[in-house]
This record gives sequence, C-alpha cells and structure tokens, in this order.
Amino acid sequence: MWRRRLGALLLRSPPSSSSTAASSLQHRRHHLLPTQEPLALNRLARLFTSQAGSDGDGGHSQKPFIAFVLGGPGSGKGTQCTKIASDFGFAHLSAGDLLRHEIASGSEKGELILDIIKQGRIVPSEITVELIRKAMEMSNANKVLIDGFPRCEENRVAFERIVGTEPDIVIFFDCPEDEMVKRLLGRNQGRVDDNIETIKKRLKVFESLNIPVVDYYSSRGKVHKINATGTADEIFEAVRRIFSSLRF
Ligand SMILES: Nc1ncnc2c1ncn2[C@@H]1O[C@H](COP(=O)(O)OP(=O)(O)OP(=O)(O)O)[C@@H](O)[C@H]1O
Ligand SMILES: Nc1ccn([C@@H]2O[C@H](COP(=O)(O)O)[C@@H](O)[C@H]2O)c(=O)n1
Ligand SMILES: [Mg+2]
Repeated sequence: MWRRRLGALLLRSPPSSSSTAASSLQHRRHHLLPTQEPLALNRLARLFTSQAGSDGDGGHSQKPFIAFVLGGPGSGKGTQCTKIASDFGFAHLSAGDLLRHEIASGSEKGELILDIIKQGRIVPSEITVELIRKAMEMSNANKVLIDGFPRCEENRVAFERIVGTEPDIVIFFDCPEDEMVKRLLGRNQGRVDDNIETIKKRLKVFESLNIPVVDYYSSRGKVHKINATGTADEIFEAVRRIFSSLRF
C-alpha cells in the first residue's frame, strides 16, 4: 500500500513542466500533511519507495518492517521493546515517550498533551501520528517497533492515512489487571499517570478502545499474543521465538 501510494506518485512519468513527480508527490502529500516541509517529503519518498535503492544516500531503500507493540498499561511493552531492539536490531519508538518529549519541549501542544495524559485519555491522533512519522523518518531504520500505538481505532486509521502503510505484525502482551496495577504502582519513574486514579482510567480506556484495535488486527491474522506474566526474561523467551521466526 505504501509502495503503491508513494511509488506510483514518484514514478509517474513523464513529468509535465508544471508538475514534476516530486512536486506532484508534494502536492498530494500536502493535503495529508499540511505542515510538512518539502525537503522532508523528498526524503520520506526516497526512504519508502521500492525503487529508491539507487538513491545513493546510504539510507535503506524499502518500506521498513513495522511491528506495533500493544498491551495494557504496565504489561511490559517498554521493557520487552528494549530487549527486542537490542537483540534484533529494531529501532524502538514509544508513542508515550514521544508525547512526553513533546511535553518536555515546553510547546503549546505539550500543555494539551500533559493534560490528556494526566486524565489517562488518548491524545488526538494527528499529533501522535505526526510525532511517530517524524521519528521514523529521523531513525532511517529498516525495522521499527512502535510501542503503545495504536491505542484506538482513530489512531489506527490516522496512521494508515498519514504514514500510508499497515504494520507487518502486532505483538500483544496479555497481562492480568492486578499484575499491571502492581507493576505501575511500583514503577517509580515519576510519571504523572502512575497513580491509582489515572491507572483506573487507563485500564478502562485500554478495554474500551485498545482491545478493539487488537481484535481488528487479529481478524487480519497479524497478532502474536504473548502471556505477559512471569519474569521479564521468561516473557522475552516467548518474544524471541516469534522474532526469530520472522523474515525481515
Ligand atoms: N515481567 C515483569 N515482571 C515484573 N515487573 C515487570 C515485568 N516487566 C516489566 N516490569 C516492570 O513493570 C513496570 C512497567 O513496565 P513497562 O514500563 O515495561 O510497561 P509498559 O507496558 O511500557 O507500561 P506503560 O503502558 O505504562 O508505558 C516497570 O517498572 C518494569 O520494570
Ligand atoms: N498512542 C498513544 C500512546 C500514548 N498516549 C498517551 O500517553 C499515555 C502514556 O502512554 P504509555 O504508552 O507510555 O503508557 C497514555 O495513557 C495516553 O494518555 C496516547 O494518547 N496515544
Ligand atoms: Mg511504556
């Protein structure tokens, strides 16, 4: 889908005098991403077009392999992603970390994000997807873990529309609620949402909005469900089996 969209636009020929392939891509993408800069557009197009191997800039030439990593709050997504990144060479992009980074930047958007995170609600998808898209572009990685995303149908649809592709696989960490609560209350990293009131809200949001997304990807045969109880190392053994069997 990614290739179809971007590739068709890039490789369309011959370009008319008023509309080169690159400018028609920019024009088309302009409707999707009104704030995007042309330079970034060109690079994105090179990164994710199957014909881009000849671009000579040392970047990867194909759409990256994308794994969405889902699970309830405290199920161990971040812990396991760190291990996957280290053992299998993935870039680890955490949606929550990107949002927290935006808060730390002191931007106006950051104030809105902080307010939403404190309430355990979901940040508007356009904001989160744009942060992920930029991080993917910056990382230039050919294997990417997207941790804690998509959290709802709106997230999922926005990613497909803005980034223009679907994940290759979805990892789902299945953990009982009482274990998740225990882990979150013991995390001790100073997160504004690691308090029992916000945790209860996050659990509700997880059940009502995130589980339907997992069900959607299950129906498309993309979900690998992992029992997230036991030690982090035990869980990683199950994770390792999945990633070792993948071809990317
Ligand atoms: N298997 C495990 N057993 C016990 N504690 C764990 C396990 N895995 C992770 N933890 C701890 O639980 C806490 C939550 O883990 P982690 O941050 O990886 O979860 P998460 O799914 O990313 O949570 P969130 O959605 O809130 O970001 C951390 O303090 C982590 O060290
Ligand atoms: N796709 C997402 C991801 C996260 N959020 C908000 O950030 C909070 C923390 O996320 P973690 O993945 O670090 O647990 C989460 O509770 C949401 O408020 C989001 O809106 N959209
Ligand atoms: Mg996390």
